[in-house]
Amino acid sequence: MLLETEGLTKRFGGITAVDGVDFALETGELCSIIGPNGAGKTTFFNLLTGVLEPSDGRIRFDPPGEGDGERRALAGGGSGSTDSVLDITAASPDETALAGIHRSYQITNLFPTLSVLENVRVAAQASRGNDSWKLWRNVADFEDHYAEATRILERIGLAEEAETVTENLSHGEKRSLEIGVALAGDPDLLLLDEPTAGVSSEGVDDVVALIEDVAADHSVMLIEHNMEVVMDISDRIAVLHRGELIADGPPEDVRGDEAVQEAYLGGYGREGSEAAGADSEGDAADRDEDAAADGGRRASAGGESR
Ligand SMILES: Nc1ncnc2c1ncn2[C@@H]1O[C@H](COP(=O)(O)OP(=O)(O)OP(=O)(O)O)[C@@H](O)[C@H]1O
Repeated sequence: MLLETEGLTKRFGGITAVDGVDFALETGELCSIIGPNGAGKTTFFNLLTGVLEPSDGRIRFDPPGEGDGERRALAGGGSGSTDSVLDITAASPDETALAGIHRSYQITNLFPTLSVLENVRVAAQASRGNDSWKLWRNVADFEDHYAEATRILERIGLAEEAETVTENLSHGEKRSLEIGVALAGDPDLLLLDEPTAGVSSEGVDDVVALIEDVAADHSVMLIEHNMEVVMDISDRIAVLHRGELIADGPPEDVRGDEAVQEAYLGGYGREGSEAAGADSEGDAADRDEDAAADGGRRASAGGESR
């Protein structure tokens, strides 16, 4: 077990956005979180990364690797921890990042006027703990971060754009760079919040290929509305509906689950039926590169809207 939640709950006034979720992720899994708009997916990610504090329940994280003592200490792994397992229920975003959980955001979260390389280098520097912020310049560290950033740009297919000012990238390239920035934190668990949102159909293929590549050596949780993508690349799918986990299993089981069909898929993947609830190729092709994340993506998922 890499990550586990027990009775995880978040209430906003009268709304229970995440409602008693028991969830576990094994190391190496790629698990997609799906559900209608407002189901609680982003809130779930916000709880796992310390952006929000739960109203109830617990979150435990057990990063692999024996050499993570410093990381654990930095992450404040003392309180409530047993053995190597960290209790990150009340951890801050910095602490969850130091523990090894990194994320990309639904809305681009890059420094637009910095170069592509600088965005990744700064993230690599920031993730190495307090030493990175010493007042004297450590040339060796700088070179390490630079080399690391260069390696990551190669991996995400943006090496040729290293010196490009980030705001000049295409929308799809920005989404890939977001994943690169998250990788610079050397994560054990990567949370990706709608990485294909607003990306053109050709761009989607590149982002999906990158997710698959990254998932080969990381554990990944993915919020995604494009059902073609979800069914294709997930080891497992967890379905949230009104904050509750209504299904959790391999894609073929989830696709056939009556409650999931009712709440979200609206006929998607049923034998003899067209993709009523999911993105079809045609819809995806119609999307403009810079379409605001909303339009096409929201239309791609069945179920209710807010
Ligand atoms: N900070 C907040 N304050 C009040 N209510 C919130 C807050 N954040 C989320 N909510 C509410 O919690 C519920 C779950 O929202 P959340 O954004 O987690 O859903 P989601 O599944 O990620 O939706 P989407 O697919 O549209 O991104 C919604 O009813 C939302 O309005």
